Amino acid sequence: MTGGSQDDETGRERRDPDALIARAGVRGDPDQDQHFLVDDRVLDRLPSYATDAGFDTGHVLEIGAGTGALTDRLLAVADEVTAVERDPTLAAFLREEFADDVDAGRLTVIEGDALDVELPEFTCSVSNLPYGASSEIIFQLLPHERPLLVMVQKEFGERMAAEAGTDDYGRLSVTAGHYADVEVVEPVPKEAFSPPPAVQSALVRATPRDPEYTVPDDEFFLEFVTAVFTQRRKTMRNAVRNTAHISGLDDPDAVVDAADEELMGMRAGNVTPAQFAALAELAWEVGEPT
Ligand SMILES: C[S@@+](CC[C@H](N)C(=O)[O-])C[C@H]1O[C@@H](n2cnc3c(N)ncnc32)[C@H](O)[C@@H]1O
Repeated sequence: MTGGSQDDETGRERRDPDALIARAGVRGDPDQDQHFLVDDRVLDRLPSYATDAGFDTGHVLEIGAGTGALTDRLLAVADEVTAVERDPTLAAFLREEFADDVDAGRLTVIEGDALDVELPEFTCSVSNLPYGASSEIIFQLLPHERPLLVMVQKEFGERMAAEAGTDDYGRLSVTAGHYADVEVVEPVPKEAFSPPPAVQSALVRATPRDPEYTVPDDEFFLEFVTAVFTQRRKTMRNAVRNTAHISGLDDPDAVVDAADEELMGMRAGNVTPAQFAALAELAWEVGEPT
C-alpha cells in the first residue's frame, strides 16, 4: 500500500483515502450525502479528539462509513467497530476491504439506514455524518448517553454548542445540551472532502452528563422548548400561548399567569436551559399537558 500515513502508536500504515475511493470504484454522490474525507491530517487526528477526552473506545459506532478511511483510523484505537452504511455498493466494499478485521470479529458492517437499523450497544460513536440526516441521527444517539464525536455542518455544530443570549442559541442548543456538554473542537474546510460539500464543516464533541436542572418529563420538556422556539421573536408570554398545539398544553394561560413576569417578557433566545426547565415544571403542574 502506498501513499498512506503512518500511525504513531502501532506503526501500522493507514490506508490512503484516495486509494480507497479508487479501489471502491465510486465517486461520492452528493445527493446521497457522500462526501468522503480525503485530508490525511484531519483523518489521522480525528480519533485523538475521542481518546484525549477519555472516551471508552471498547466498541465504536460509526454511522456512514463510506469507503472506510475513518473506519481504518478507528480500528487502530478501538477494540471493536460497528460501521453502518446505507449504500449497498459501499457496504460490500467495506466487507471486502476490511475482510481481515471482519473475520477477526473486530469490524461489523451493517448495511442500512442508520435511522432504521438496530444499533448495537456501543461505548462511543465517531462519525462523519450524512448531513441530510445529522439532526435525526444525533438525536437518536444522544439518549444512549454515550460520548459522540461527529462531523457536521459548521453552522449546525455552532448551534448545538451555543450559549443562551447568542445568535446561534436555539432549540438545538437546549435539546443537545439537555443530554451532553457540547463543544466544537475543530472547523474543517470543504477541501478536506471529495467531492467538497457546499458548506463548511466542524467536528463536534458531545460528552454526556446529567443536566444541572430537573424536568418533570424529558419528552414534555423537549416539546415545550421546541414549541416556544417556533416563535423566537415573540415574548415568552405570547410564545407559550401561541404554541399550545405543539407543546400539548390545554391551559397555556394558567402557565403565563403563574410564571415570573420578567421571564414572560423575555424572548426564548435569552432564556437559559435552567429557566426553561423551571418553566416546564410549572407548565407540567398548572398547564394541563395532554
Ligand atoms: C459524509 S459521508 C462519510 C463517509 C466516510 N465516513 C468518510 O469520512 O469518508 C456519509 C456516508 O453516509 C452514508 N449515508 C447517507 N445517509 C445514510 C443513512 N441514512 N444511514 C447510513 N448511512 C448513510 C453515505 O452513503 C456516505 O457513505
